[in-house]
Amino acid sequence: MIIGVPKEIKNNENRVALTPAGTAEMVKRGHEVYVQTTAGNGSGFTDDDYTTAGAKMLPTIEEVYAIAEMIIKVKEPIEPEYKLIRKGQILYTYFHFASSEELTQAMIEREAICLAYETVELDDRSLPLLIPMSEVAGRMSVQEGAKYLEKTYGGYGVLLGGVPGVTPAKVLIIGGGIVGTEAAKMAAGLGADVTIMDVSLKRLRYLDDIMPANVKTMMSNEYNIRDMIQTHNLIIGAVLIPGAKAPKLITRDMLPTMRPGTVMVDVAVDQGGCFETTKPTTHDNPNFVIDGVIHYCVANMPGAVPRTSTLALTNATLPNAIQLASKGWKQACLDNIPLRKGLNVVNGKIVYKEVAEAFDLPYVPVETVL
Ligand SMILES: NC(=O)C1=CN([C@@H]2O[C@H](COP(=O)(O)OP(=O)(O)OC[C@H]3O[C@@H](n4cnc5c(N)ncnc54)[C@H](O)[C@@H]3O)[C@@H](O)[C@H]2O)C=CC1
Ligand SMILES: CC(=O)C(=O)O
Ligand SMILES: [Mg+2]
Repeated sequence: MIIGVPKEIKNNENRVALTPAGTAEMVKRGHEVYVQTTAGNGSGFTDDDYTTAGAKMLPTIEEVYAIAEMIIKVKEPIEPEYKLIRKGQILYTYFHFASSEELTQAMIEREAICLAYETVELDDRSLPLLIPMSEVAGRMSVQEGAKYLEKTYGGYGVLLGGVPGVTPAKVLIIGGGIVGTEAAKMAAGLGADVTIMDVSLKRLRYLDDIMPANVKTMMSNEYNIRDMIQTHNLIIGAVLIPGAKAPKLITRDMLPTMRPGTVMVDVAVDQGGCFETTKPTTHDNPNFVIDGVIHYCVANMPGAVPRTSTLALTNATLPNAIQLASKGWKQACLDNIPLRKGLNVVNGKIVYKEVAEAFDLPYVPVETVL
């Protein structure tokens, strides 16, 4: 198969979807790999690294899209890329469709085969292609939160761990999955007083068992959230209902009850965000303030640490990419049920129920397109 790897064009997105090592694996199996010039630079890979591994370099994004049967990307296509996508072309990348009707409509119109990393799902309901980036974003959410708690950034002016004689800062994490767990480990390691909320009692029981003593657990419900946000300095939004729009757990009316200088990091922003006041931001301009509450809502947090993130992401995405290239998307998705769950929009039809529901659009079961 002919594989294309474009350079990411989202703001400050320095990850790349295929490494030189991945290129060599593809070429070894007889596939042709075309990489856009400098696509790997932000992650520490030169054009020479790619050509040595067997790739051919193309100078423009237009040429990469024009030649490729399968595009391997990191972030969802954005407006300038829509017109480059061809009918029947495979797009293997993050999409987060439920947060963007515009993107959903564009992919329906282009009649592409959209395989979304974030909905590939194993039998145990884990999301193997989201996990590595959730690990990065969860860990980063605490370092970003700590930074914005500094007075210079408008924060409340507390050090997460406190010091002897001064109590630590309070961190509330809503959602105890991958992002929430990694955030809790980081915040706890810095000495903060941490509470994790989730709706799954089973998950809270597990977290209670494995977390250090400065991490407590609490059932997530509106009453508890309203109570806790009044006293917590850093609030991290980390909920997910796979494929669906995130529920709004902190609403506009709750903000005046919080202390000025409280920091809210909405990691769930890529699924629409779990705070009502969330708006997607970029690494260039990551935060905004409402009622004295600092919001950080960057939808591609891992893009800021591209070396770590590219290696972590491609460790997870490469095996499926090889199957897609070697078998074609239909056979690969017939043979591999977890990968099949990644199909969201195929030949102009929405085949992932939660995406159709998010916009009240027609849904067809994935089996009908295979
Ligand atoms: N902004 C960014 O750069 C990145 C964002 N993400 C996003 O972070 C979000 C979380 O991802 P993961 O941790 O991997 O998901 P996960 O599936 O591992 O965990 C989500 C958790 O939320 C819980 N939950 C669901 N509804 C809840 C509610 N009402 N209250 C409290 N908890 C609730 C679930 O029980 C589950 O434990 C996703 O939207 C993901 O796309 C992930 C990586 C990077
Ligand atoms: C998961 C995701 O949205 C990201 O890594 O940017
Ligand atoms: Mg994202």
